[in-house]
Amino acid sequence: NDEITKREKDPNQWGAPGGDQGLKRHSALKDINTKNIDKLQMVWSQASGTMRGHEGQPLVIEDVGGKPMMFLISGWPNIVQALDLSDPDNPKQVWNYVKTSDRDESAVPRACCDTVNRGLSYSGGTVIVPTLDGFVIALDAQTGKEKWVVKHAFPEKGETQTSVPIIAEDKVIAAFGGDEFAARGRLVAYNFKDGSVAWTCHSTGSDKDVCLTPETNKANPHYGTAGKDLGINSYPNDEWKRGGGAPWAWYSYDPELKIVYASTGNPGNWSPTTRCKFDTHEKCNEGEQDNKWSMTIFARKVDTGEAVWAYQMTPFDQWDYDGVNENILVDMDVDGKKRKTLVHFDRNGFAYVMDRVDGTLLRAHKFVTVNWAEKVDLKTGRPVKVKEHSPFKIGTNTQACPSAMGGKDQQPASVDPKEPNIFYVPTNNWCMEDEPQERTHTQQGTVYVFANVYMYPEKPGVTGKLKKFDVLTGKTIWEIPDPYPNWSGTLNTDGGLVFYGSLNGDFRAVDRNDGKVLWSRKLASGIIGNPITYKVKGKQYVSVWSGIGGWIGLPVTAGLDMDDKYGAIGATAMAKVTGLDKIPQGGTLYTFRVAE
Ligand SMILES: O=C(O)c1cc(C(=O)O)c2c(n1)C(=O)C(=O)c1cc(C(=O)O)[nH]c1-2
Repeated sequence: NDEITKREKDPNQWGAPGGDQGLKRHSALKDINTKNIDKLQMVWSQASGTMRGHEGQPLVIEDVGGKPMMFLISGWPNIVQALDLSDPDNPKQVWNYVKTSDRDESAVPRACCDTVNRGLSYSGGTVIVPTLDGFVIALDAQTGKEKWVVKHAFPEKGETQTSVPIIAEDKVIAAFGGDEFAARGRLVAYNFKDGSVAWTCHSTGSDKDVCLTPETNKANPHYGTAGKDLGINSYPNDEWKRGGGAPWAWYSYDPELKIVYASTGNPGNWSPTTRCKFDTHEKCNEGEQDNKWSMTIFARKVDTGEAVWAYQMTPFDQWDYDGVNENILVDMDVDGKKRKTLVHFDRNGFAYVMDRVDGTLLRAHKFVTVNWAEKVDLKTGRPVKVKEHSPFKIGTNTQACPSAMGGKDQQPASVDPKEPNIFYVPTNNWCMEDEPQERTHTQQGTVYVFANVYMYPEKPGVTGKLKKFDVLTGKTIWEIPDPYPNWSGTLNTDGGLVFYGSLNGDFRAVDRNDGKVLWSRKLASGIIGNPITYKVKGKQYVSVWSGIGGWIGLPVTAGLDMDDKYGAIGATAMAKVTGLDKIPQGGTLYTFRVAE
């Protein structure tokens, strides 16, 4: 881990998926800045070799066998490329890799939200590769040859892998998605050297399965209805076995505390009454039927997986507000006390600030329009739900904001550690009508949703915003409205800039201070990737994927019927509103620098 920590202090490299292990997506480079941004131009591009959505980001490592290298991965079938950056304006492909043996095409229709991939990890001459059909693979960074291969997720059980594993100490931490396919989520640590399993911690099940100990319960200030085996008892019957909670998005690591932070998704199917033994919204929300530990941030010891604390954002989920968004680790003063904090912009529309050492909840401000809850009670840690906006009864249509895709989905925010309470946040501004349906089966690996959801813009013409947001005060400092939801992550730099992309393909650089768009270039396809920056041979570069897709892009990538109001968990309705279906597909990585 020392090697990774050292690399993240070197702004010339982009050594981990989020830039650093705390996922700050900040760069100290300032060769590209507010003064010369108008001279930024494209210098090279590389096709990914695939069509559908391109999320995540490449890695740039300064010294791989004496050469500066970039590593990139496409969506399914997950083509990995290694580029030699020795001539940084004209990189050369050194190797490419795609796993062809034992490939499981049945993963494709089981990826709820497109066949995306969020990147690679690197340490000590090894590249860690995740595939949609559930492999975790260690490749030799110089040759692209396999060092070890493990089968990690099983599509026949509804498990598909879109997330990027991280390397923490001598472990590779990985998980998968599948909450819409009756999967049971888990986080697994593999030994970096040989891929053997070090520990497995489930999101549901007995305390032993979840790696919760009596100490965790005692230590946790917001444990809620503390009790034994809530990962079983807070579901009716054996629903916990299909209880979802898959940690399918991002993982962060604090090398000083030696704690991994990973949070979990929705509790399986979207028809709430099937997940509660009582028959009223009120009774189901008294705490006994929280569907633990879905929608939960876990702080786990890297050595054993043991939970140091756990905090559930949305007990007894009624909206599909997966709790998986990135947990950003940054230190700040809160009410006069210096804290090691964790900041989490949840799908449910609240921005949580927690003490990452002990799980104390410090703030929970709304960062988009939220009507499903009045507030989060900072003492109990529980949201105060509004019944009128909480879908419950089968066949009854209920309005709620934000929509199922959340005030923000998996696309990551960024922060400059010098201004640790100020975040650059891509948001979605949608509401929904949600009508729970009868549950007709309990088969893992088969669509397991049972709700009709129709999402619509909160305000006509504005469905996405980039926000500069203060998590301590809950104030928006500036915002840039967009006709499209923001599905790309953000990068902020000491050049005074924020980079992000729009769904119709505009790649933008914004003045961090006042939110003015200083520069914009039209790329080939919509942008859902996360910009990175690096420096080779004295020149700073910025790279980003273009390639429309993700959940928002399904009408394009999966060719869904645009007139079907309730097609593929509601995605068709939004495309119809915004005209996204006009945007062409195709994965290309673009790289820019300032012209001389
Ligand atoms: O619950 C799950 O298992 C799961 C998995 C994924 C995924 O793996 O991409 C998404 C979601 N849920 C989801 O709810 C969601 O909004 C979503 C958006 C995206 C995307 O990449 O655009 N993936 C996913």
